[in-house]
Amino acid sequence: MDLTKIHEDPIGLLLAMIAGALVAFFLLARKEKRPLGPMFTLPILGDTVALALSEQSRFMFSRYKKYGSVFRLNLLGKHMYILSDLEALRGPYRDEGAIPEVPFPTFKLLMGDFNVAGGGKHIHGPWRKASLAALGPAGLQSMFPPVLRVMQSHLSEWEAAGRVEVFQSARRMGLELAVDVVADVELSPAVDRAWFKQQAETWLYGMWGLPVPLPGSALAKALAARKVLLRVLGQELAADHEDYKSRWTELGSSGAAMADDLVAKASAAPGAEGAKGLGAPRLSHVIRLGLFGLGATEVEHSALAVLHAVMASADTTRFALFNTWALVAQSARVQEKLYEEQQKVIEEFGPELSYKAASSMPYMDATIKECMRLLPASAGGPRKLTQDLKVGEVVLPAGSFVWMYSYLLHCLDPVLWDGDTSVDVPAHMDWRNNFEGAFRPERWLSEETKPKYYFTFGYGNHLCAGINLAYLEIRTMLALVIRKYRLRLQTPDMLSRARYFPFVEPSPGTDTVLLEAR
Ligand code: HEM
Repeated sequence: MDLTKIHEDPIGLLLAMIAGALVAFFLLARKEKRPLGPMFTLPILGDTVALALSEQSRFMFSRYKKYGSVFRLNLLGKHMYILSDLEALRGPYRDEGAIPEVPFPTFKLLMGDFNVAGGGKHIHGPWRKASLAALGPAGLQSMFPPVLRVMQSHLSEWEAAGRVEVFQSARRMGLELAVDVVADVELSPAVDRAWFKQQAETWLYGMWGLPVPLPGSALAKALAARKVLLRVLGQELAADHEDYKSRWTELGSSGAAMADDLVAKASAAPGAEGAKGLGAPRLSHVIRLGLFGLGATEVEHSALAVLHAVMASADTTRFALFNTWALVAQSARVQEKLYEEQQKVIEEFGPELSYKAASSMPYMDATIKECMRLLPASAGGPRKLTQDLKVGEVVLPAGSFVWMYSYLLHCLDPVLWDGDTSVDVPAHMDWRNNFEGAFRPERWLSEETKPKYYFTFGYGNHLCAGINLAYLEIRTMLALVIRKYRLRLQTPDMLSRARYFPFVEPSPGTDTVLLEAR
């Protein structure tokens, strides 16, 4: 076997890992006492393979049944404690005795070693305040026209083909929304925008490869793309960076003062459709604030802030778009109800889809939440304990990682789950065997039936700042399509054949959605 080419040979790599694992097993097996999970898992792969092959809800629920409300997994080479005891989780997710940290080395290699979310109140506080301003109603209103443009251009392509390869389309849409709307990247004519997006896509894709930058691997390509992107952005942003930095210095290098300044200046400027006093700060300026707060004030850091904005929004949005399509395309019933609602919206607001119209669709909102409950676009973010955490009889030591895993919590929803542990997965999460019963947007429309656990966008102090933008994007896409078409999966069991970790990925050739004109 040629070891220099092992990254091109997944079977060889797997065999090498198994060999390594067996050696490790004999060395470690006798030392290990009974942990809160299987005694032994393969290095790097750990429980990752099992999780990828099973649905995440099913897998997590089976471990919950076996080990209870705290159990350990080895994900991508890291030990993680999956916790479902909400009382115990409350502290860590409010930054008490824990900080947000992504433990996967790939993430740090691609994003840089800057933990703004875990930087403490004085850094995270102003950054979050300004982020919420950028992504609040004024920001959303000004982002709506470019969101609509992106969606309409995709719809035109789909209409011409009469079908959508929805997994690939969602990937392109997520990237375009991230670059053109969220990070709002301005490039001079000397830089080819399509080339820039291609580089950004290569960089993003590295996140999902093996965490070893072997030559030719996804990670090695991503690191090369990162270098190029930072160089180009550094040149493009040079003047803007100098202005920002001198204002930062004038304000005494204070994150709080800079956040107030960004918000005040933006709210005095004209906002969407020229409305005075409705402006919102630019998200890339806001994200930059976090890095400046950590002392990263060079032009390359301003460039990196743009990449951070892309990372926060591209793949998350992509998975949300795909998962929503996948579920809605399976339900003629939900599509009819969405269509009826669109007829009412057109009656009230006219045929053009406006921001106001897009904000007046309760059944659509319920549908999106239901999709994100049943098939979350994110499992949530882990926390690193800075002090011991007691969970029932178990004490998790400082330094451990704990994770409030959305899929599992959604299984255990006190409104929807009757406590039955004899099943493989609770009925309200079982889209495979109980689609009609599990996928019910209506449950969000009444206080009695409304789910209590909904953690796709996180929880506590770091709840997703972009949640309303994500909803707006999905709403816009669905409204445009549902008004004109019925959707049908060409491969009805696309989801059953998919891979599930780290995200839902259909088998090649199964992701076609057919558009049938109304
Ligand atoms: C459907 C799409 C999205 C999903 C599922 C999602 C999910 C999440 C989750 C789970 C967190 C919490 C992470 C943690 O607790 O460690 C988070 C945080 C965050 N998200 Fe999103 N996100 C989405 C879209 C977006 C978009 C479009 C933006 C726009 C920039 C965004 C910006 C952020 C920011 C800034 C934070 C950090 C908040 C903080 O630490 O205070 N997200 N997101």
